[in-house]
Amino acid sequence: MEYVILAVVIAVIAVGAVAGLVVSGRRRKELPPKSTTTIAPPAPKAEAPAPQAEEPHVGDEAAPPREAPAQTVEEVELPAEPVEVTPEQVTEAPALEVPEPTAGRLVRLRSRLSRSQNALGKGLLTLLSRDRLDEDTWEEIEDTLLTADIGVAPTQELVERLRTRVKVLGTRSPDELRGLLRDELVELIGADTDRSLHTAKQEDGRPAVLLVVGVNGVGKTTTSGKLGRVLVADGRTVVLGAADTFRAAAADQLQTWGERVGARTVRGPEGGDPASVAFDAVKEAIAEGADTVLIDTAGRLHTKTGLMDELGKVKRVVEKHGPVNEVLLVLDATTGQNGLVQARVFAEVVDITGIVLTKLDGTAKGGIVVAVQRELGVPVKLIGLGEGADDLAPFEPGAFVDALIGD
Ligand SMILES: Nc1nc2c(ncn2[C@@H]2O[C@H](COP(=O)(O)OP(=O)(O)OP(=O)(O)O)[C@@H](O)[C@H]2O)c(=O)[nH]1
Repeated sequence: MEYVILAVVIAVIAVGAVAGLVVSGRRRKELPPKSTTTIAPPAPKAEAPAPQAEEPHVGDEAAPPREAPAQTVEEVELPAEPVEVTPEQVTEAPALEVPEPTAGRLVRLRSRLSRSQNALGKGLLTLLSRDRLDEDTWEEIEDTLLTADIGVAPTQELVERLRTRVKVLGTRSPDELRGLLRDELVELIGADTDRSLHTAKQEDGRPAVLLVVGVNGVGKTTTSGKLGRVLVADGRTVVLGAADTFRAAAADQLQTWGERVGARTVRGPEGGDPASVAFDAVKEAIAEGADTVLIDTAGRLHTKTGLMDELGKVKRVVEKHGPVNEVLLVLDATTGQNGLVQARVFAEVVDITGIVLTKLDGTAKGGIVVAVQRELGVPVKLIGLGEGADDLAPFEPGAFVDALIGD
């Protein structure tokens, strides 16, 4: 009997222990998985409803452990605040810029010029103010002019005329000397030369066509963009032609310039035929009734024949629509004599009607204005005086010389 009682007690204890184990196991399963993550980024909104997770069944394995290391609060990136976009914002075009008027730009920008140039003006005036204007002094005057890249023949002419006038005048007050020097420099640059740009619609209603040519890196695309602004400032409607298909970014650059002032850019595929882009630009400008079409060309100077082929073709193809009104050669003033060599090559390929001298803000060799005009027999029509959008000015000899020697 004692054995029976003992067996019953052992059985009751065993049943109790098994029941306790089962309950605690269930409780453990109900606890959330242990993790240090306290903030989780919200799941992105899915378009289709997420499939329903299946109810766990008794005996199912617990979820496998996460492989990604747990993140702390600092590591978890909070979702960005949602930005509300109104329908007006979506359709609103960027505000157009109003370029500065072109008249008087050179006067406004003269400090850029005198900053780098007035060594020339000051140097000359100091020399001319010496008590005795002997041979050595005149030689020094000549050297100063040559250093500014005016060129040998124009320098000799200028010195000769100055010598004669100083001799005739007799007295030499600083004001008189300054006046003489100003007159002679303006005369040398060409006070009466026609520097106007032909940008108005032609008599038959077709747009004026301007080709911008020059070696890569001289500031050709920038100049085309700035010139587009000059034309818009002068009240023209403008179409830009991105015929520099050689450098991929050039067309984007030009388009950005155009968009800022509301001028459309006609472009072609990268590496495409520049002549075909130029042709399309003129065609579209005619269709739109634009006043002016401005074509930025690629000017690779690998070989003269290559350049001749490319530019010659662009010009010929464009002329199927009618005559080209301006061919503007862009030259970098900081390259000095090298610019003259380029000018010579381009002049042999196309009939240049005007020169744009860029980067005059970064050189003391402003005399290149004189040299390049002499070389080509073509006037400087515009000068670049900085990287700003309106830092391209119509060239005026009087204001230019005043900036050189101070007034
Ligand atoms: N300081 C100064 N920089 C200028 C002037 N004009 C152009 N630049 C700069 O010259 C650099 C070259 O200009 P781009 O217009 O790209 O030259 P590009 O001749 O078109 O060159 P490609 O497109 O390669 O043919 C740019 O950094 C311009 O901002 C200027 O008058 N003054």
